Amino acid sequence: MIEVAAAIIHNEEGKLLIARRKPGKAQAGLWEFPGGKLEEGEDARQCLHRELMEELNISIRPYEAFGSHEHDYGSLRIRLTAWKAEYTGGELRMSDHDACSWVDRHELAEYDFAPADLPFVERLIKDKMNS
Ligand SMILES: Nc1nc2c([nH]c(=O)n2[C@H]2C[C@H](O)[C@@H](COP(=O)(O)OP(=O)(O)OP(=O)(O)O)O2)c(=O)[nH]1
Repeated sequence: MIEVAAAIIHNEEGKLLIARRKPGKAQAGLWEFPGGKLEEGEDARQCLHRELMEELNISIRPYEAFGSHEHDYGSLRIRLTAWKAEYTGGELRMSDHDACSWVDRHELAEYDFAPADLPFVERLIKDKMNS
């Protein structure tokens, strides 16, 4: 089981940051909430600070656990843990993605997400009154 953390990041306008995995990566071409695999000794929040700086050059403040579940990709089984996070600075620069976008919650349905993200996407669309 691989432990993966993902950040549901909002900006001041309440838009959410999503990113598309670039060719060559697992789940290439699919959209995700950015994050990555936990390294030894890290918790999800520490992992998210590191990954968002490494992959997108931004700083965030994870402030609330959103949910966690297991997903079986056949050859790979992951536990995906999502945290809500606030965007706190930095200019977006992509290294592991080939597209990214700030979107309203109701627009999430228009993007093709990695299968493990779908329960989060559904909840975010339903709970659109909560930030
Ligand atoms: N980061 C992230 N990964 C996700 C999400 N949904 C999902 O199925 N995954 C999968 C894709 C990968 O199999 C795994 C995370 O790997 P990764 O490639 O993002 O992690 P990493 O940067 O630490 O790893 P690496 O490329 O350096 O090996 O979890 C998601 O929303 N965010």
